[in-house]
Amino acid sequence: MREPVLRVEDLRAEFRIRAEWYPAVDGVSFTLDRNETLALVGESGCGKSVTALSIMGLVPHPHGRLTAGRILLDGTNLRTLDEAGFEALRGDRMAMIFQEPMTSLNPVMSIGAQVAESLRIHRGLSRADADAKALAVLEEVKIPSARQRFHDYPHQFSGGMRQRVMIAMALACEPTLLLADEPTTALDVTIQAQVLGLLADLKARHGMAMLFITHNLGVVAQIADRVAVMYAGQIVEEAPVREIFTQPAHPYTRALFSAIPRMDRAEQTLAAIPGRVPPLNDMPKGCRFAPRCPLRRAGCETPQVLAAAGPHHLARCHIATNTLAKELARA
Ligand SMILES: Nc1ncnc2c1ncn2[C@@H]1O[C@H](COP(=O)(O)OP(=O)(O)OP(=O)(O)O)[C@@H](O)[C@H]1O
Repeated sequence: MREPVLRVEDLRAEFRIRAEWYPAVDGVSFTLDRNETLALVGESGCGKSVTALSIMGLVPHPHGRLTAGRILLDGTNLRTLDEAGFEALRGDRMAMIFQEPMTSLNPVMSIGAQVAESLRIHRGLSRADADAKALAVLEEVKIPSARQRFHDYPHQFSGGMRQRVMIAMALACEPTLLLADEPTTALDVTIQAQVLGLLADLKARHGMAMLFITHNLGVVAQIADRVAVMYAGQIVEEAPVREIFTQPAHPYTRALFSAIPRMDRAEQTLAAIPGRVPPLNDMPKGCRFAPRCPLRRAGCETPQVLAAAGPHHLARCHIATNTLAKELARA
């Protein structure tokens, strides 16, 4: 069998709160194949962004650190890299896009020069060749009149167009892995749909693997092949996208996905669940969702493991994965 593009095994990322270290990502494992999109969903503070930042080597020092696990990108264990090693990979074999494009764009550099810069650094292209390729990439992400606008600055573009420029920068060197952290959240629904369509198209054309963090169920439905649901630093469920919508196994997923369907799917966000995500320094000893779980019962006071809830389906809940699954389905 072919090795996946990305294999994350038992990842643990911690932050220091006063003198103590606490895990924000605690034993996270998943794989991503070529031309596959895994959506990472969950409430705010569950560890989605820290998972992506860990892969990119961007967990902030000195109060953040990785303490366990392996992150294999095309077989290279990223945990063995120093900062120079990460700098060589970022923007080349892996790239990340964010909700706010200005976090990636330089306000005092023309958009053409920014896209070309990455090609000169990572591909060693001459200025002329880099400019030509940069223009082709800006056209590929459908910047209208890209040639005329090549020397324009980011502030001269709309939010949606800036997002496209950021995508162009991320994709210039044709990375095998794209990490996307809520890249369409700030856009209006029509522009969001266009950017998602563009990302899906580019992914298929370049065979990229994509990790897509979102709060939006419409976005999940539109872009994901598989979905991993995070809660309190752990993956609590993972399944093909269809099964997450039709047969969610974990009570947390069931609660999150219980928003009433609306005509305008792009507006659907995760449902609000009573109670709060536990803070890093006060995690429940057993199932981390138990204090908020309507189905809590004997057995929930012990730590839960990810177990099969179907052929390609994992859930971290003894109720969902044992003989009571049928009862859960009826609840
Ligand atoms: N730089 C940091 N210093 C200390 N704690 C942090 C830092 N970054 C994240 N955390 C903590 O790590 C946990 C996971 O945060 P993370 O940003 O990954 O959540 P998230 O699921 O991406 O949330 P959101 O959807 O709001 O982006 C949270 O408890 C958060 O407070």
